[in-house]
Amino acid sequence: KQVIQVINPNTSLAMTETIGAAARAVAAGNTEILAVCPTQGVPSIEGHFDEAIAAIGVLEQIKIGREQGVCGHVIACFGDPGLLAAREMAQGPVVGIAEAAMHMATLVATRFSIVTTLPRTLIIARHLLQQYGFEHHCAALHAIDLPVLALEDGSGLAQEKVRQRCIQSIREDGCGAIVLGCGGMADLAQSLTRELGVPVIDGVTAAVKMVESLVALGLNTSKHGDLDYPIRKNLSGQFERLN
Ligand SMILES: O=C(O)C[C@H]1NC(=O)NC1=O
Repeated sequence: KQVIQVINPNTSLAMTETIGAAARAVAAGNTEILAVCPTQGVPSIEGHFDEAIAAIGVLEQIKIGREQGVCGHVIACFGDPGLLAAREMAQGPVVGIAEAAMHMATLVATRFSIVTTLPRTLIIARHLLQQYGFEHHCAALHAIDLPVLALEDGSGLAQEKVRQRCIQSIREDGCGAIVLGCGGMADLAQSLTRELGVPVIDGVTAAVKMVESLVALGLNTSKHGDLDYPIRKNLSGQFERLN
């Protein structure tokens, strides 16, 4: 069996469960999913400050996963926090859920819209569109204006707001697909795709299949150039465990 480490960069155990279950639902028969989150950090990631904190936890988990011999890693937060730093540390492929969902969307539609949680995190998605070269593929970005952990409060309110936003986006944006902009929405994609008749794409499941593909093709993270392992230094204090 090959093991794919799926890292929820926030410390919410409920969301880690949601993410792990979605990943397991699509994993190949020979793939085992190891769903983890940092032991310390931020309970939800809703801005640049949260992303900076979460990135350290991602790197710690990458190190642990590598020591455990996982074949690849998924960063299951829509900001892809710490992605390039994680790629320096990792031997296997590292795929962020935003880039995975965006890539998949471009394969089934000429334009996609993004539906995420808080309006203030839209800028993070915009920056990723620029970084990954998908600006011209994105028709619109929307936020349901609820916090990330509203997805885990059991009320179903956030899920219904995502559904309504998707319906409106399909009607108004001229997009052919929707990208769900939060790891906590991973369990909504398949039912929304069926109900709306339009590809609604979740990055957790997309990233799991992309890591499986990369592994099957024998493609590890390139160590030629800027994603080579980090230059060895004496990391001190709280960073000692990253040595
Ligand atoms: O930016 C967001 O809304 C979603 C992002 N935050 C988080 O804690 N997990 C995520 O996927």
